[in-house]
Amino acid sequence: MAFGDTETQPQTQTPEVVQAKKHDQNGVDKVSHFTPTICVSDSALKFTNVLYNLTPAELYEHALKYEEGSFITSTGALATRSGAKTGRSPRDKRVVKDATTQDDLWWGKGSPNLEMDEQTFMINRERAVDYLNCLDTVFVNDQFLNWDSENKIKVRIVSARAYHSLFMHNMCIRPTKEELENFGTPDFTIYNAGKFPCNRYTHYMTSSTSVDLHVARKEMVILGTMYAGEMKKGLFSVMHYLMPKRQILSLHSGCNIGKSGDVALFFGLSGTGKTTLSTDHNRYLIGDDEHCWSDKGVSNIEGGCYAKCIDLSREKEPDIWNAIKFGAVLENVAFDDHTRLVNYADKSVTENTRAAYPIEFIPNALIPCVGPHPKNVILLACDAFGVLPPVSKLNLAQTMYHFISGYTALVAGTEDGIKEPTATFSACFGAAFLMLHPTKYAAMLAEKMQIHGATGWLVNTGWSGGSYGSGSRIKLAYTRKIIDAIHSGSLLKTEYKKTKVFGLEIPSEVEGVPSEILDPVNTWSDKNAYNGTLMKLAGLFKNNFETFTNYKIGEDNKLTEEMLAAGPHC
Ligand SMILES: Nc1ncnc2c1ncn2[C@@H]1O[C@H](COP(=O)(O)OP(=O)(O)OP(=O)(O)O)[C@@H](O)[C@H]1O
Ligand SMILES: O=C([O-])CC(=O)C(=O)O
Ligand SMILES: [Ca+2]
Ligand SMILES: [Mn+2]
Repeated sequence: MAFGDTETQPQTQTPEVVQAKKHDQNGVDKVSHFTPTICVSDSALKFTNVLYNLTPAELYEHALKYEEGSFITSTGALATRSGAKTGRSPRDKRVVKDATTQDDLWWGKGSPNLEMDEQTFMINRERAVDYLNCLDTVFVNDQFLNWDSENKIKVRIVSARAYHSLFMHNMCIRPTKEELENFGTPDFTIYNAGKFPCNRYTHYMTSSTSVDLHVARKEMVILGTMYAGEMKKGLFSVMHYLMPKRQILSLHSGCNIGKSGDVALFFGLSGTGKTTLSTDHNRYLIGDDEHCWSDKGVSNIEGGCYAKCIDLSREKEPDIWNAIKFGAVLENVAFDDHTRLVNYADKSVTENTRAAYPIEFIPNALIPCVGPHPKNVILLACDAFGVLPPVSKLNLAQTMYHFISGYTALVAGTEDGIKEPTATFSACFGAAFLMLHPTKYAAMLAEKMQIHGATGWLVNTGWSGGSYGSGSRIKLAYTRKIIDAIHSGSLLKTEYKKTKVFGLEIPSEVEGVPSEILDPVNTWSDKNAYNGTLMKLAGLFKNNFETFTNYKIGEDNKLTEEMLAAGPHC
């Protein structure tokens, strides 16, 4: 059978579909049949076996047999390689500009949505579909997004690799047998051709990678990258379009809930601690990366977690460590040839090593992954300049200022000697996934925080005692104590003082954290260097915010004015 009717929406056809190869006692291939409704194309070159919603065990067998670089690690995870691309390719992400999207979407400066036309999309789509049709087998996953049962989205992922199928099996919500039988037509489909490139001579293409979204067709095409995060984050972009249309806010955040029912959101750019800090032994995990906030409360979009593994330690992150077992996908890690023990310190393939596992691999995950309205909204920044306080309490205007700024400063590779931290500003802590203008999401967040009385916090999970090179990263144990004090409410009761340039309210004490580190100035031996670095960072914030000064948030101008005043003064 084949995919991808280029003219029409999916038709009802009942081609023979091979669900999985089974072996009888004599080792002879037996085939089981299943017939999902999948469209047929004129571009079909031959019939392809569709491996439909295989189980992890079946996908392991496939990966180990046919996919180079696949191994079982000592704890039973499937180690895989994503090839040349070990991270997302944001400069290759395109969205079709048409009647549906031209007025609705965020285009132009700062927007992640590079435009393409319908014709080019169809060329890339045909290319992906033709490639998939040429393979002996393709994988199809039919799954769900969003634990909010009224706003569930049905997704279909067509891919070339067992690795991709297992990744999505883990990351999306897994249907029950009955749900799968009644799945019907998907709301959104991804055609992932993996390593097969786009043609650089095709209009709009600037490399051999292209990740293309067509909102009206409800389709995404991936060419020239095997990095599995493109599928996860591609669907997240789709949710950033669909959910706001239903007055639901989509969030690049982790989320957990305490025993007394208090919900916390953790916003932050990649590597700032969403997964690490939302995975908390004392609380129930709702999700680590993508959520919705509706009139009913919060819901996780996904069915799994995607944790960074670089320098992962059993002692500091036991729950994540233990989740890396049979069924988990481990990307681009190095391991011993014989013992298959993973060396998490090894960056030889990439610094962005990852584990993808179903959320129920975390023992205190809350299933279904939904909760009431958040009480705390925690903005995480990994400040490699070392001048932001480890924790500050924010008023609503400051929360909006920092949410729209979306600051972090990580240090990339450490191999080529000490490098200057580079500031990254990414609106709503996830500009790469936004479909509408950032102020739309910010206005929704402000309204929800106001209605439900949530408190905003800024937590620096980055450097203390100096910038990268002289200071060091704040101990995870201290950050956890800070987060504990936010959850328990004890941090609301302590005394605060206001910092000069950023006007941040910093507490005088936090249980379990040395008080002198709470004001970063105390931790720098060179006070001039501290002041200089602080002013430098303030300048970067101001520059970045200039593009947003002309936008209004909410109905009246009050919050906009307060927000503009809530940034650094220098
Ligand atoms: N003080 C700290 N607070 C939080 N994380 C820390 C701290 N010190 C070191 N780390 C490390 O920083 C990394 C945080 O990565 P994490 O996976 O939580 O990022 P993330 O925000 O979920 O990013 P992404 O959106 O890319 O998944 C982990 O490797 C963690 O061990
Ligand atoms: O999308 C990815 O590849 C990883 C991730 O969570 C992020 O970058 O926010
Ligand atoms: Ca994460
Ligand atoms: Mn993320």
